[in-house]
Amino acid sequence: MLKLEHLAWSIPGGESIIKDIDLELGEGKLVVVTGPNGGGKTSLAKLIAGVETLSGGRIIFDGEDITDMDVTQRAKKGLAYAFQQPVRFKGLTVRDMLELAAGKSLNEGELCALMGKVGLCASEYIDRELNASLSGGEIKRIEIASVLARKAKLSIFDEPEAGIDLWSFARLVETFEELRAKSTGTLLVISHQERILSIADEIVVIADGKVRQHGPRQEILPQLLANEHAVRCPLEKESAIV
Ligand SMILES: Nc1ncnc2c1ncn2[C@@H]1O[C@H](COP(=O)(O)OP(=O)(O)OP(=O)(O)O)[C@@H](O)[C@H]1O
Repeated sequence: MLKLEHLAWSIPGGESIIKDIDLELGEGKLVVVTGPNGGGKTSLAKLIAGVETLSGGRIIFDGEDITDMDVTQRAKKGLAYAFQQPVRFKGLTVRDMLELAAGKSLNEGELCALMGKVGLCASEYIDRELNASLSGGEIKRIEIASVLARKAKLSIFDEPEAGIDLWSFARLVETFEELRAKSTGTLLVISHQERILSIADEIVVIADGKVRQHGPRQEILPQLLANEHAVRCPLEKESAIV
C-alpha cells in the first residue's frame, strides 16, 4: 500500500538526512519505526506526509505515484499525520477539529468514543479552544484523536507516547491494538517504547538516514532488546567497579 523508492532528503544547507530509503508497507499492518535520536524517523514521516519535499526518489501510495502531490492532496488520498509536536489552532474548538477531521458533524456519543480512545473525557474538552490553555499532553492526545477520526488508509503517529501519562498511554496502546484487529488501515507509528514495539506486526529500524533493519516483530524485537543489553552491560559493570 505504501512503497518508498530510493527516498533522499537533504536540508537546504546541503547535509544529507535521508539516504536512499527503500521500504514497502503492507495493507492493514501496524508498522513501528524506531531507532536512535536524530536518525531520520520524523524526517521520513514528514516526507511521506508531504510536509517536506523530497530531494530524490518516489512515493507510491495505493498504486499511485504521489511524489509531486502536496500535503492536502495526499490527505485527500487517505494519508493522515499526527505531528511529534502538535500545532495549536486559535479560534478552533476541539469539536471543530474532530468534525473537520471526520468530514462530518459528530454527535456526543461519537465525540465521547473518539476522545475515550486517547483517555480523555469529551464533555470536559469539546468546547475548549485549541490554544495555549491546553497542556502539552492534552493537545497531543486531541491531535491523535483527530487522526483517528480521519479513518485514513494510512495513519502516521510520531512518538504518540511523548508527554502522555501512563494511564492514557495504556489506553492508546489498546486503541492501536483495536485498530489493527479491525484492519481498517495501515498504522505507521514512530516510537521508542517497548510496549508499542511489542504490538507491532513489523519493525523498521532507522539510523543515520538509512533503514538498518526491517522485518516481523518476532525477528527484530529480540535483536533490539539484545543490543540494548549489550550497550547497557559494560556500563553496569563499570558502575559496579566504582
Ligand atoms: N529542517 C532541518 N534543518 C536542519 N536539520 C534538520 C532539519 N530537520 C531535521 N534535521 C536533522 O536531521 C536529523 C534527523 O532528524 P529527525 O527529527 O528526522 O530524527 P528522529 O529520528 O525523528 O529523532 P528523534 O528520535 O530524536 O525524534 C537530525 O540530526 C536533525 O537535527
